Amino acid sequence: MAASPNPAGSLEDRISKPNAATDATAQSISAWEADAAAPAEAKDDQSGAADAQVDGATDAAGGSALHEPQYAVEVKLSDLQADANSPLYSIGSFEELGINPQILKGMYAMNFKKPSKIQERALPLLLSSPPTNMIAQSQSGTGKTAAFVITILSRLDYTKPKSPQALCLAPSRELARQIEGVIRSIGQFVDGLTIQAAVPGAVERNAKVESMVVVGTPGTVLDLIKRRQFDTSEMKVLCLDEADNMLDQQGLGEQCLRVKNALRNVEQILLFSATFPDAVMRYAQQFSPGANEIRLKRDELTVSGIKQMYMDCPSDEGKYETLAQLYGLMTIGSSIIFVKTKESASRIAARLSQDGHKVVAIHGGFEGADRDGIIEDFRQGRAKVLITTNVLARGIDVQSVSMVINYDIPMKGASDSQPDPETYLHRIGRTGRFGRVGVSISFVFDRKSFQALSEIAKHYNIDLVRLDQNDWDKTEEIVKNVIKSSRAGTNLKA
Ligand SMILES: Nc1ncnc2c1ncn2[C@@H]1O[C@H](COP(=O)(O)OP(=O)(O)OP(=O)(O)O)[C@@H](O)[C@H]1O
Repeated sequence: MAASPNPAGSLEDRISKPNAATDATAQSISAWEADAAAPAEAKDDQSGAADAQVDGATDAAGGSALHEPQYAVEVKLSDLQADANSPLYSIGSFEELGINPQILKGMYAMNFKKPSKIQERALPLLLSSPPTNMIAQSQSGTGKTAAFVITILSRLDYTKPKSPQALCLAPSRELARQIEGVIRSIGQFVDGLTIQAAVPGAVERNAKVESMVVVGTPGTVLDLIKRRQFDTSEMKVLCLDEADNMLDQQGLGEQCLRVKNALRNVEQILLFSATFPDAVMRYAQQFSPGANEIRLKRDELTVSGIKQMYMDCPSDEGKYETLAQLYGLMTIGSSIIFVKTKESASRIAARLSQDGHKVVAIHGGFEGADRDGIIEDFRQGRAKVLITTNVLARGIDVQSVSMVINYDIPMKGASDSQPDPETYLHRIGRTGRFGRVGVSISFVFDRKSFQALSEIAKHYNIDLVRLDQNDWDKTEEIVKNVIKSSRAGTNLKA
């Protein structure tokens, strides 16, 4: 790959007064490479799961390994689950958690051998009697879904197959459908289980919702309740996945509250997310009163298997050129490109296609049925590069995703004035799932984008590796080394 000149000079040159986090990021390639060169045992608490994958062959610390980071070709899940610093760590087994044998059978069929930390900590509290509310936080890709799905399946009265008894809400139709799939998989040996989705277009007008478990998006569920298609009188469990987003977002929060108020007999309210900013947490505690809480500190939130990098692009337009140059690396595994608006998602997808690259796009402007088809193509590997907006930033679990690109740095607040660290974390969390490794590359091009990314790095106390626009060979090598081990990670060995 040819070197790309950066006529405007590096971003540091163009920013007169970089802040402290900027300085840290500028130096961090060597810091990261040194980390890759160190023996796994010597690493600090933050190193966790993925660093255990660093190849022992790099024990010539400080030698050529600095320039040639190497990775083990095989990720051993059992090693990760035995590492007390890993979010996948557990001491016990699923059997010891008192899970019903039919549910256990489904989990073993999914090749779940041992619980992750959140599963081991949350399940005894979730399954105890009488039912108690729960607010649970755990890093992206660490198995929160199974924790609430096992709870839901354990609470149902199987003599009432037509009575809706558990409702799970998610912020997007894709995530709701995904959760529905996980319930079907974990519940595949549970006799009499009935499940249905309540996303736009899934329930015909005038048809009744008559399944024990309902998974949906808040607007559709509220409509169904209002139109008396959905009887909630027997509803016992309410679960909000991506709860901080659901309770915080304008519109969604109001809808969730109205759904909750319609569930007169609910016994257990479960709120799950990788992030719970303080302001939302206070509201969450009112929404789920008296809840047991499992929380993380801010510097525990990032997953060490995700190698976080950034590229200093010459201009806003120059981001496209950089993206096109990265295309070859994107298709080694699967990749997701996050952009700010629906329009730019469509525009960039069209331009990449015109330039001969195969990409698909999903955003809120597409019809539901089209969205279902595209995400399925992406899950099955028929499409390897997906361009999307924040609509898919959360929850989507596609294990082959080895690269996430933040084409636009996530921003929030009136007129996008503030960096959005939570959305950043969820976006990059689409890779590095359950002990796998992956790469995130964030594009910056001006003072605002650079400072926003620097603030996000500071927020999580992380270093970002700078990839050099002017040295594509090196960039390619660094990224390939991670992705190669990520591909091995798609065949996790227990
Ligand atoms: N105990 C387990 N053993 C092996 N794999 C597991 C286990 N629990 C969950 N998984 C797998 O890990 C992946 C990530 O799980 P899940 O989607 O529940 O993550 P999450 O914590 O909800 O992440 P996010 O915050 O991004 O939504 C899934 O592919 C799931 O099948």
